[in-house]
Amino acid sequence: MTPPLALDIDGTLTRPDGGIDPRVFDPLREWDAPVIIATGKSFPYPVALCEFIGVPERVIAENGGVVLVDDEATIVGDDAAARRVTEELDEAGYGTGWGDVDTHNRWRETELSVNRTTPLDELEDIATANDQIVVDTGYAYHVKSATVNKGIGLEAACSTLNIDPKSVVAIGDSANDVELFEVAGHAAAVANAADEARNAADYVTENEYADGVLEVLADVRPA
Ligand SMILES: O=C(O)COP(=O)(O)O
Ligand SMILES: [Mg+2]
Repeated sequence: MTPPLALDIDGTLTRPDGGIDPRVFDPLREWDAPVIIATGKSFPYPVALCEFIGVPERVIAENGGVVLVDDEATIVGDDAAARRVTEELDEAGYGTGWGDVDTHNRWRETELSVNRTTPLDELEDIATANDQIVVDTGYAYHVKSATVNKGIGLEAACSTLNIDPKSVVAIGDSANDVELFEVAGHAAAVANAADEARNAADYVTENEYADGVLEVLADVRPA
């Protein structure tokens, strides 16, 4: 049977220099089981990606803070903490580091994304004072509750879809994929993955970025 998929975006479905690798579009559109996009990006991004791939809106966004599956949305993240951290970053003279319009956080409903140019020790002090942790995806620092992650997001998504998380094949690249890998039955880190993701995965692909994804799809697709 074709397994359901849970797919990270940045560093996984992308090319080495960023942007979705268009070669993933057709295999995902034609995948004969649920395709769940699981990302640290804010809610609209994975929804748009589903729309543009041409698959139903099944997303774990904001590192599990928001889950949307087939018109059922679950919000478990804490936007009050994110707002406090934003204010304290402003007071410290940093802001989120994404410019005035800040498209990274503008439509975010729960956690906070901070540009990696921000000094990590100072960000961690602000996060800790607000009972939050900082997770480095290699693309951004995410200030979030320790109890919210892509793993609890996958459990929520699978419950709505009425499928066993152990039937899911997850693919990712970063520290924010560790809990996703723990909950999924089968976890693959792409070859460019950070150590945290490699260590939590069942295996590491031979190929990097979207080539790693295409490798896993070929491996798990029934003959
Ligand atoms: O938003 C990020 O920092 C990384 O996003 P990702 O979880 O899709 O890799
Ligand atoms: Mg990633």
